[in-house]
Amino acid sequence: MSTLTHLIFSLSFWDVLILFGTFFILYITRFYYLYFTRDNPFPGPLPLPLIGNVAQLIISGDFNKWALESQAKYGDVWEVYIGNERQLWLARADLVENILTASKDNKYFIRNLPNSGLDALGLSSNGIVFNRNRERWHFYRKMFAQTLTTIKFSRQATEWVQQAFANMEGYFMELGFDKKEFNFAEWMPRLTADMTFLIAMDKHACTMASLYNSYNPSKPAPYPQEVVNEADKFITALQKFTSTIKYFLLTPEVIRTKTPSGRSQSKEHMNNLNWLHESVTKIIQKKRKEIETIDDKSQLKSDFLTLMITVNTPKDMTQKRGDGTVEEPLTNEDIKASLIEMLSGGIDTTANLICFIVYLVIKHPEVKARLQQELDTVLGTDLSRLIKYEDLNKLVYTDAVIKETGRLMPVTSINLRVAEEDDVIGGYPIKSGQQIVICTLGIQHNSKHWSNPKEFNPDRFLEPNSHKIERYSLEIFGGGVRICPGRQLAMTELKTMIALIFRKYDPELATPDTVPKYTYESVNQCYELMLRFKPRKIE
Ligand code: HEM
Repeated sequence: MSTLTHLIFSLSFWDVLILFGTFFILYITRFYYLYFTRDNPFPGPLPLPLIGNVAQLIISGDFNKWALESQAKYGDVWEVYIGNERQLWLARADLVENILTASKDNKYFIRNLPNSGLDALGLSSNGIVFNRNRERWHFYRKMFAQTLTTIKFSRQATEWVQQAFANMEGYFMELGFDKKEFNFAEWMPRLTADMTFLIAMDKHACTMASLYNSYNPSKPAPYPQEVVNEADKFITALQKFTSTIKYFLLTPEVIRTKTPSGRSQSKEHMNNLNWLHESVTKIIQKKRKEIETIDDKSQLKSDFLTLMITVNTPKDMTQKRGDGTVEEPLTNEDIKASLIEMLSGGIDTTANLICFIVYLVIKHPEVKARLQQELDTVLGTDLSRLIKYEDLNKLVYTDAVIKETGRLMPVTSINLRVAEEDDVIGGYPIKSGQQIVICTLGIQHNSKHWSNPKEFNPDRFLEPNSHKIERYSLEIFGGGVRICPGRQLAMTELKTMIALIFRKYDPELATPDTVPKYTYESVNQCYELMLRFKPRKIE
């Protein structure tokens, strides 16, 4: 037996306790010594060793409230520790200027610190959202934007939103939602999933059909059960992909790869991801074959997938961005990454924002009256007239309602960036590698930029007031080089949905004090909004 082993075995229970106690006290002393002598200290809640401020966040129980309370307590710049990671939170427009500049020299291109989980999922160098490689990101981003800004695509998208909405109206009528209250928030992600599937690949997601069937099993929707089941399986896999990202992003590598529970969870996530990838590849291959059979490109549909497959081929229908950087047709792998991001980025965001819009409009009858007046003027009172993409630009007040809802109740409360070089922000020195949290909610509620910030007032976005809006004070879609590339499509979808709802209906809250219930996941996820969907009486 070695001397060390001998020594260890000779220790009594009390010796071990004292030893651990001493290490513990030394660890804590060192932790707080380093904390109180850190470079560039900012105000913020006192962190605990190992977990940082996570406990305070969990105890507060409401992410948005916690963010706004922190801003009220510490000012527009504060620091938060998530585990050992020090984050700098910014909640004033001038402080995010360097970060959200659209300049190519932007020092804040990267979203988050290096992460082995995202590397394992291949997301650090593929697709758009988490890509850390500028060249690869630029490639995906360019193709994505080129497709989404094609006029033919926007026109087709406007039609598909109406098709999906008409489907939903049919279900509402069958279920008697004009007379009885129902959870609107349960239907919206299904409506946006159905329309996003049509827009993305001219395919029915059937998620509304499957919800309708659960209400009315004796008279199911007119889709074969296997089509509904297959669509359900796909959408479940897609939703699980979002939790896969969260799991891989937040779980330390050692737990993911070395513990039995971590290994089994990782395996389950990877199996789901592989299934999703195989299914998307099959969808792409099938679409390629369909496109081959059509010689005249004017006969092709302009869904996202068709546009991606035909880009840089003789059948290309996209608006060219002639910087000469991508001239080859896209591979299945490239298209797969983009299609999955289109499907996962566009469903929940739009669904949650439309819930908040409908709630705020119902709560403000004067806003509803002006909105309906604009819809009647621009679109006419003949409800059978289809809404055209060109109509949407004329809906100026509707546009202001969307912006004001996005300001007051943003879908994404925060946005992430990392400083790639040393910098100075608002006079504060920032070290390279610093994780920055842009507190969108705090900026959009900051009384330095907005008078009566808690008040819902779409007039802020109309002339002459709109001239006074400060740069970077509105970030519904983020900003700078990484601004949301789906924003134009999102606005097209939202305006069309608002027109479809308020032209024909006068939705009512279930009770006067009904409020939308939501929690902050990766977006503000609305899970309950109880409404009745009454037809509108047009005089
Ligand atoms: C109401 C709807 C939407 C909201 C509120 C929203 C919001 C956002 C925000 C805040 C960002 C971060 C931007 C930044 O870092 O500065 C973002 C990024 C992104 N969004 Fe959206 N979005 C919406 C709809 C969509 C749609 C419909 C799509 C797809 C068609 C989409 C695809 C993306 C992608 C791919 C990114 C990553 C951009 C990058 O890293 O370069 N989003 N979105």
